[in-house]
Amino acid sequence: MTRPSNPASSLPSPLLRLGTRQSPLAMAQAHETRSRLCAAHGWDENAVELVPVRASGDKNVDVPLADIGGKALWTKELDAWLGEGHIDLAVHSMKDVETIRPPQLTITAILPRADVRDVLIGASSITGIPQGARVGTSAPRRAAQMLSRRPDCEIVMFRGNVASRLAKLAAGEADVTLLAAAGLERLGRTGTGTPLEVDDWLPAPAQGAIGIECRTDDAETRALVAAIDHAPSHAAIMAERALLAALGGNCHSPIAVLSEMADGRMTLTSVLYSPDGAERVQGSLTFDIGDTDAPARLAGDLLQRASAGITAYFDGAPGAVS
Ligand SMILES: NCc1[nH]cc(CCC(=O)O)c1CC(=O)O
Repeated sequence: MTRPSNPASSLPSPLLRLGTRQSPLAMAQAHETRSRLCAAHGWDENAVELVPVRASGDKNVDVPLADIGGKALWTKELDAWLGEGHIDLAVHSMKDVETIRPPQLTITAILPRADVRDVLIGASSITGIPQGARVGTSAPRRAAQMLSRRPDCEIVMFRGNVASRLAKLAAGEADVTLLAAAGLERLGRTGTGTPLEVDDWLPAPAQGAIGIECRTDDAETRALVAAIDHAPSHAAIMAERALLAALGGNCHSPIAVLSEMADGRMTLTSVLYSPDGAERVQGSLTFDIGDTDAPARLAGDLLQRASAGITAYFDGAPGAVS
């Protein structure tokens, strides 16, 4: 086995230190990233050391994410470890990564995107959910989507990792819940629940995508990590994130979006909601891959047509609460 030397590290082995959160889902994503890196470069697995970093978002699971500091809770510690050189790369669920990143860090690779769909657990369809059922979720998007379709339902707080949410459901704390198919798949729970088709129920921005971040000035690691980038997934994730950024969306913002490719062109389809699901605005735009202004044009169109009950939750809108 030949390994390029790593002058950044005093140790000859491992070659790269991969930082990850400690949840079972994050660890599964870290293992997938390590496997892909080692396969791409012909390394054995010892070349990449997994470094679990405890995220503050994992410490307090009883209050909504938006109330305790938002998505930064998932990335703050990893950002610091990466910025300070304790790790060489950080692996993220791109859905949990804020649109504004520290300039000294660069999203270097996006792995092939997994199943983008949400899965409904506890009922076989949205219309099949019993009248007045309790829906366990803390995601503003999932709550708004459900209330938009089923205003009779009651939303109950459901944070925690995938296994603990399934345990809460099994314990009767809610009648149904929604989880990402990608997360269930990565945890070996394929077959749990009913996937909701995207023409009926759009996912969150960047759902199902694993991203790898490096220090911007670490050209050597960036080149190694770039080898496992999946260009179509990368383009899709960047378009969805660009839309979210142009909307001024954050973790309070009920937004669903999906990017799809057909005939060499990209289509972004998005729905914005008021938190109670009573108001919604939908739009879609088809554009050439190189047209990096297109997501902002769609954002402008959506915000212009959105009611005040929606725009209050998007900082890109005039009069938004922030
Ligand atoms: N917010 C938690 C989170 N972040 C990423 C995933 C799933 C995996 C993914 O979408 O990449 C999940 C769990 C869920 O929403 O069910």
